[in-house]
Amino acid sequence: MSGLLGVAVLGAGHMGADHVRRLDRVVSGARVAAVADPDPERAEEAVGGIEKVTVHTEAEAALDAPGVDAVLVASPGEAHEEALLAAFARGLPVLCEKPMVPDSAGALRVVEAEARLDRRLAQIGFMRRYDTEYRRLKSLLDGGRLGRPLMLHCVHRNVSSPPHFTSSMLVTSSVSHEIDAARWLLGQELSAVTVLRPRPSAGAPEGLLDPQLVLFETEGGAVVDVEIFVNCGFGYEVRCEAVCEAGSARIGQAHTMVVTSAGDAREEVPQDYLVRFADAYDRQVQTWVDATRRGRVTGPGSWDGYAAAAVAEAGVRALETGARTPVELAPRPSRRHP
Ligand SMILES: NC(=O)c1ccc[n+]([C@@H]2O[C@H](COP(=O)([O-])OP(=O)(O)OC[C@H]3O[C@@H](n4cnc5c(N)ncnc54)[C@H](O)[C@@H]3O)[C@@H](O)[C@H]2O)c1
Ligand SMILES: O[C@H]1[C@H](O)[C@@H](O)[C@H](O)[C@@H](O)[C@H]1O
Repeated sequence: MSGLLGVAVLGAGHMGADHVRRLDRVVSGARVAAVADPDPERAEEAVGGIEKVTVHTEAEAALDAPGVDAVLVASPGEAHEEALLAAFARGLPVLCEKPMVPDSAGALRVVEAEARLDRRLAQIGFMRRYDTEYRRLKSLLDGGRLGRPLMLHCVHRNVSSPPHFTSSMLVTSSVSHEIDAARWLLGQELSAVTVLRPRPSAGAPEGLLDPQLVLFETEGGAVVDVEIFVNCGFGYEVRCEAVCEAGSARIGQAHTMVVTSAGDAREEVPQDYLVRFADAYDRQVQTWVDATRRGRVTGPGSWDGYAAAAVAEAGVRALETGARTPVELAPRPSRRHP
């Protein structure tokens, strides 16, 4: 493709508005061609003064708008299946925010629909794969210098959760990042989940089981523990320590300047993901735009989205029952046209 990639952005909320800004001002090779949100004011606000962008209240109208070559889906998870299938029907490449589709049956329908096409079209927004620290950890583990990984200890804290957040969403929305990161870092599927429920924090909304401790077993015998705490009140913290046979490696400790003065050392703590993962979102979207312009998809795909949904679904059952819950993955459909 010689011209700019025209992107339709579906959903103009927190993430969608940030992706519109990124496509317009940060990323090269792309332009925002259309924005859709059922709330037209939100869509207009996200577009701001950007020229030649059409605004729609229906997602499909944005896909059919002039100059649209690709789609970025940033609507709520429940709307993703319809958006992905509509993009596939038009042969449009898609970058879809996580979770790809929150329930595994819907996620599998997306995998199967894509397998019936003549090429890959979907990339899923697991942006940690584009974070510098996660990439360094991945290279270290792949290089084998530390021996086989035995455990991952993960911490995932948000200052506060949005009003619609449920106890299940700690697993399906928040821990979906660790599910994908663990599969990617270890190169193994997750085979069972157990969820422990500590006493809920007084800082959490009434009835929300927050925090939770989620334990995954992998098919290769490693164990991954994730502390998820979405109303910690003090900062956005994401850490991961890999413990291997011949050493350990830790990421997520410090991202900003540390100021030492008068016998005290201080470091700023990011307050949300848009700050902590700013570079990762930029790299993710730039990589997607570059690959899409060459007619390729290189990032995490629909199978990764499905696997994350299936593992998260087992996690929700484990949360509800208190029991260790095996993960069952459907057979991976083969592509009709390789
Ligand atoms: N990668 C990350 O770190 C990250 C961070 C935050 C959110 N997300 C994901 O991004 C998505 C959006 O989250 P958010 O925080 O921006 O939510 P949000 O509620 O702020 O925004 C969602 C927007 O989508 C609109 N919308 C609803 N149905 C729609 C439809 N059918 N078509 C188009 N727009 C529709 C809503 O009106 C709203 O403006 C979710 O899937 C969420 O999990 C990812
Ligand atoms: O949708 C958001 C997003 O995925 C963030 O990266 C995560 O930290 C939050 O817990 C989740 O609610």
